[in-house]
Amino acid sequence: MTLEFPGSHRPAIRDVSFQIDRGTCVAVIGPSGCGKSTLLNLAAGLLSPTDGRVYFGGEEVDAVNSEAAYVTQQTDLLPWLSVKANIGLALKFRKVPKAEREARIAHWVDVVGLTGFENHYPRELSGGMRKRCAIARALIYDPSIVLMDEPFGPLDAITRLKLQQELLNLWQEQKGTLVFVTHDLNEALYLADEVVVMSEGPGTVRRVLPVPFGRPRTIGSLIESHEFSELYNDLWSLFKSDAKATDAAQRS
Ligand SMILES: Nc1ncnc2c1ncn2[C@@H]1O[C@H](COP(=O)(O)OP(=O)(O)OP(=O)(O)O)[C@@H](O)[C@H]1O
Repeated sequence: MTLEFPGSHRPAIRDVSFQIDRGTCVAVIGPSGCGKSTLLNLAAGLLSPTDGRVYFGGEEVDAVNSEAAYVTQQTDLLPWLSVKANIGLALKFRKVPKAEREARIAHWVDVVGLTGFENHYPRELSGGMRKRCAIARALIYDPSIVLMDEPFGPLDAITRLKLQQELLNLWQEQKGTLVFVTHDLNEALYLADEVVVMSEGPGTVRRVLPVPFGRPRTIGSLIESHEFSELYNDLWSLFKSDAKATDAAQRS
């Protein structure tokens, strides 16, 4: 499929075609502006392709995809709602009875380590806590697919590693379908079953790289393995060649 924004002189993504199997975890990586968020917006049904189609479970996505939970870059917690109200929002919309709602919220508050902060407001949380709250809010209603745009983008290295491991554990328990965008090659390899590597904009798919590490995974032991550094180098060389091609095109 191809998508060109109105008034733009070139497509944001061009002839992109790939399939994601149910129950897999897929990372999308590529240079800034290559169309990664656009891909998530297409999967969420917030954008429509100019040419081609998006399918979800065999059905064409032609409106907001209510099966998909979307954790955007901005986190988008509602500032006037407490942590527990933010986390329970989707259950309220779905008219889940209050007692069940409360029980599920308590479970998720515990899972993402926000016990004691249930009645706090987003402005009273750290960046990492806000991300955890957004992740709980996305996962609480058992969505068929979770889309995450740079889930840990602005966080410091330690919090990031911790949350990556937490997300890995959660996903290993839930076995849902997870698609996330990242700039971080390590993050892609820690978490994903497949890495979709996009080229410089207009974005096309350069390669879909399988990640052969078994599960359950722990980040610590992955980093130390020889296979990990080999795969990291493969991924890095794809980026290096893309950067060289761009430099050459800009010079000519
Ligand atoms: N609403 C919009 N209107 C016009 N152009 C847009 C719009 N949204 C994105 N674009 C353009 O589409 C291209 C892809 O944008 P997108 O945000 O998908 O890239 P990205 O790979 O997610 O970037 P980053 O890694 O920097 O977040 C960019 O050239 C961007 O300027």
